[in-house]
Amino acid sequence: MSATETENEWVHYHDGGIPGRRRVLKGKEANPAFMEVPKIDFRRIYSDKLSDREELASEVGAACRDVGFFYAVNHGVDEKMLEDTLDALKKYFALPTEVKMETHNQKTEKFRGYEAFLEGKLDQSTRGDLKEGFLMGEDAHDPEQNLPLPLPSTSPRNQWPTHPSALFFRPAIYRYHTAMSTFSRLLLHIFALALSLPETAFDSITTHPMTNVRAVHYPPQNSDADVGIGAHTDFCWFTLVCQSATTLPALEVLNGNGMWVPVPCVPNSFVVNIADFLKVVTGGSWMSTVHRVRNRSGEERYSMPFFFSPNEDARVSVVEHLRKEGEVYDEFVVGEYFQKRLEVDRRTHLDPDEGGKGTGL
Ligand SMILES: O=C(O)CCC(=O)C(=O)O
Ligand SMILES: [Fe+2]
Repeated sequence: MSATETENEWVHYHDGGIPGRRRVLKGKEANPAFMEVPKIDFRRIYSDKLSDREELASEVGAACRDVGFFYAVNHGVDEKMLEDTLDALKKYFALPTEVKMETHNQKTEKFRGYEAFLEGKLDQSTRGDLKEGFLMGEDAHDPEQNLPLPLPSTSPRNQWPTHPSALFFRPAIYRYHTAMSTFSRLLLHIFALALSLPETAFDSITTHPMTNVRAVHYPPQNSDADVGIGAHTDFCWFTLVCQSATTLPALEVLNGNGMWVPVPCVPNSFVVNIADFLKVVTGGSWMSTVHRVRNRSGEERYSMPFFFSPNEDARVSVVEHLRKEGEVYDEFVVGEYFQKRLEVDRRTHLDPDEGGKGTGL
């Protein structure tokens, strides 16, 4: 058995930006629930044969319905580039605090830039998330993204370090961002097939998607009272996580019985998870699963989640054939949904009694 049972009767988390809880079910009370995250061979994503891609999609669809998480093994993204990016994270987070604080995320509307230790706090029972991070995202002002500037031009969203010792970081993050954006578009074709839609169903709403890379450093935690990132669901469409290897798994996902299932680093793989927005668009048939990070390995851990959502101005609703008869479904604008979620986070940031602070993207 690969899962560890929680000691408490209730597990607390953030779902949809709102505090939620789940009772731990044991023995006869327990329901059938996943005990590990499935590994799916992604070589078929590059196949010319539609039947190969459909076969992959049917495995992906099952994982999205039953677990909300899966490993994309043999993803085909340049391994050396991924290693180099993780090395760039190590080098960046080892810089003096003053250099990192130049881009403190509190200086921007969208929390882009550096997040210091304990500033995020998704779990109120802790002293804060034992992590530091750096967030960047879609921004037409960064020439690397090759996007037309919005008219009238809004101000830049990203902040990048300007100290000479930190200049290596921006190109390293952009190499990763570009590769992950390309992979995500292919993955969207598989998701479309998995939802019995034409492969290109989401292409027109993802011409200039909302994307974020969060580079994160989790130091080893000495106390079980600490958490690297408190239990939460993500609020984009889906997330890809590339993580450094540690002797003890640090990422954990919550199954239906309130048990934490470990998600160790598997070579040549990304961890993929469905987030709140795709759960909404699939009428709840795909799961946005609660997860957290605890780094009890005694080693430094680095990860770089890549968050993907459609175009900010796209209008979306629940996929037609997944609608229930008699229900009314609103169409909503992607950027507005995102902003609403950010506002929930901003409110909780200002009022810790509401359950947390920081962005659980
Ligand atoms: O570091 C990880 O493995 C996951 C981080 C995470 O869940 C997040 O940033 O939303
Ligand atoms: Fe997450």
